[in-house]
Amino acid sequence: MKIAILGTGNLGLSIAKGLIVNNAITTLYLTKRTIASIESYSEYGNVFVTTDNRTAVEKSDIIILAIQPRHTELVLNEIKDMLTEKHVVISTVTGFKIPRIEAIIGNDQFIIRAMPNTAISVGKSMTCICSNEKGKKRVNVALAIFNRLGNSIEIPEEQMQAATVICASGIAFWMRLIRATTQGAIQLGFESTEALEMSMHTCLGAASLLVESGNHPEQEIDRVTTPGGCTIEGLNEMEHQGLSSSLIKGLKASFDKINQISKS
Ligand SMILES: NC(=O)C1=CN([C@@H]2O[C@H](COP(=O)(O)OP(=O)(O)OC[C@H]3O[C@@H](n4cnc5c(N)ncnc54)[C@H](O)[C@@H]3O)[C@@H](O)[C@H]2O)C=CC1
Ligand SMILES: O=C(O)[C@@H]1CCC=N1
Repeated sequence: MKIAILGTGNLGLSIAKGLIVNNAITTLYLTKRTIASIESYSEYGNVFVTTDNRTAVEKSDIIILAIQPRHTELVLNEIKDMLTEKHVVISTVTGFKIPRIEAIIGNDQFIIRAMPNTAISVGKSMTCICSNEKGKKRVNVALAIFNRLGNSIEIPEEQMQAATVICASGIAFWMRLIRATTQGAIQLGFESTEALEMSMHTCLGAASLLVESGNHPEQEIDRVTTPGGCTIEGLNEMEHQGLSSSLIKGLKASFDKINQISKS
């Protein structure tokens, strides 16, 4: 695949790493306004680093937009006359809806919106995608790309904001839970490196149990909670302190904020 990433910042670079590590490219163009910090990527075979978005589009078939929402109109205007039938435009820009993209580049383009997360750099992103009418014919191409870099599902565009909170912001939320567990483990006497290893691998194990068994979390909790034992004691105390409630309220606050940002 000939892929261009326009805007190689935090997310763009994570996608680039995932594509390179997973051997998912024929050529890869990476663009950024100032390229010093990503120049070393041109040492990989078939990876080209440039400030020139138009050349990147010309040389590629799949165009991944990973720029901030406030720069998106400018970049779409810059590249719109370069787009042909070979191109698929995949936008990861938060809150920049398909009708807004179509208003700039036209509705006769293959347009996909994708919401990956930074775990794409290690091939473990949960990515949600949707498309415009014409883009429906290229959804399978997008799913194929993102399935090589983790898991992906197609959802209606109306759910993209919620998916951003759960999957993209979700990385930060889970990191905080892992950090809190690490702090708890240190308080219980473990060295910080041991505490982190124990926390993250237990988290990975919990997620893997669900992925591989298809079970509901409560089924797995039932297997761990010995009646009158320490697990249910800890769980109930966490719930008395509002664990589930604070998580749900945080997700709702994040969702309200994303809706507010997308309106402005
Ligand atoms: N960071 C994350 O976990 C996620 C971010 N997103 C979305 O992805 C987009 C990018 O986010 P980040 O990577 O965090 O932002 P960032 O600010 O780290 O990266 C944006 C990059 O675009 C470059 N840029 C700006 N104007 C440009 C232009 N005219 N031509 C080429 N490059 C240009 C900047 O130099 C910067 O490196 C945002 O719209 C964000 O909402 C979506 C999912 C997850
Ligand atoms: O925090 C944000 O607004 C963006 C969207 C999801 C991840 N980063």
